[in-house]
Amino acid sequence: ASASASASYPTRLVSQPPDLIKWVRREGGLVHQAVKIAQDESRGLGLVAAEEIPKGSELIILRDHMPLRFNSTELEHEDGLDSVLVNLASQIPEELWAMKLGLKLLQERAKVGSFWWPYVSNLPETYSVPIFFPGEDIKNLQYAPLVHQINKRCRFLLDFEQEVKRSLENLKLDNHPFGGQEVDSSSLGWAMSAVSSRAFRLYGNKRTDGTRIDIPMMLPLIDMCNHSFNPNAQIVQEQDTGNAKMLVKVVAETAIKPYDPLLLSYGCLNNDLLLLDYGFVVHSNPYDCIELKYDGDLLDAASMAAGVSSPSFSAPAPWQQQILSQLNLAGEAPDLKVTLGGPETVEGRFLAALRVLLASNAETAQNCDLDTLKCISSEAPLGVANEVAAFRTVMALCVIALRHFPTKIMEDEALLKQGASGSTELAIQFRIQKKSVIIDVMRDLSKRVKLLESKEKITAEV
Ligand SMILES: C[S@@+](CC[C@H](N)C(=O)[O-])C[C@H]1O[C@@H](n2cnc3c(N)ncnc32)[C@H](O)[C@@H]1O
Repeated sequence: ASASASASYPTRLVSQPPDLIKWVRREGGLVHQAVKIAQDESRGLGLVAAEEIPKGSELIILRDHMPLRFNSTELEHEDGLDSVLVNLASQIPEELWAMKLGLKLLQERAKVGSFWWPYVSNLPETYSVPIFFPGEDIKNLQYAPLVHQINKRCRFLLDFEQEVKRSLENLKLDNHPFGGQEVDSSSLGWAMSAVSSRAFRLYGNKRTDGTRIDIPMMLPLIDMCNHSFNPNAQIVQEQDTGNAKMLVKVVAETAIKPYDPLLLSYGCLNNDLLLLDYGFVVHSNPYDCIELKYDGDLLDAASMAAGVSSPSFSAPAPWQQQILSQLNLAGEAPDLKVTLGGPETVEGRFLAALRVLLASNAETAQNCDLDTLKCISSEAPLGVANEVAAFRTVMALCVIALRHFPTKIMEDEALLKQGASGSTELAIQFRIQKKSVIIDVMRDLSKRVKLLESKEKITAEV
């Protein structure tokens, strides 16, 4: 279930980089004697256990000065060199936070004698994220929401390149944040991908009220751990009792056998985010889902195809409209993006809307609380016929969504067998997974419909 695909063996920034484990130890950190860096079949480099490691063991400890972070408040008080960086960072939208830390990474990459050079030089030289895909392979993804995100990032990089060039022109070498090196959209893309695929969001400094600020950091050596949804290691943050500074640790969550890889969970991420930020997709990813637009006409068509007579999606009654507004599917600034798949199977808001719009009895629907309506495991809250109609409508919608893909899974698999490489393979794997999500939703709902119908038959017979 955890099989995944990514470009396998990226070379590192320099061919013989310094020993990262030695560097961590020299800087006062800890690396368990059994932890080694090794090539991991399809995941690039990774950490492995050279011998049995008991559960609870500390595998890596980094001291406070070792993570690479973008600390603008510290930088602002420094010299003009960093004020250029702070100014550039302020122009990066929050959602592209990886670019902000990426600027700091580019600075360290260019700096002669950088403290982080042993770390930076061990980074991959290339990344398999889709901003680097040829146009043909972006099309090969066959999935508009992801293509939209990729285009947004590419457009940002091209615009930001101009912004960076403008701020650097006429700067003296002493004030140049990148040591006089040229920075273009491809080096910016390298830095953004290095960060998005390796940074972890951890607690940073404390606010005045004592709460901690959540900030992204690059964690040398720890970021050699590959991902699994069933990890055997975990990151914990602790205060160093000696000087009250933060320690970042990796601890074994289970007993680890010799030759097992050390795996962390990067989070409950769908394949869109895994591909966009990390450059890989996970097969049968339990968090993968497909995004649809809530659209009354389309839903009418789907429910009629499912055998529902005169559905009211495109012309809801005022009481239905009111519930749609509560679900933020109508009103002034509605969020019309709904998802199928993932742990919920049908997004709660969407399921509630289907149940309400297909309800025959206004009073029952209005008296049912929203949480019950949103939950797939609340048993037919508006009656069996309503539940079956809602599920059948989603199944018909799934058929429509599947037809939108230009190829079928069998054709995709045949293409993979012929031997697609690199980005083409990733794009095909991605779209196979999206179609599989839809098929899994249909299977799940079809089982639920059968169960409901059989229960109703039994009740009728009794
Ligand atoms: C934090 S780094 C881990 C170390 C990395 N493998 C390296 O060679 O430096 C994250 C990257 O490792 C690869 N990776 C991690 N987990 C993976 C997985 N489950 N399947 C495929 N690739 C994975 C991806 O290229 C991802 O961008």
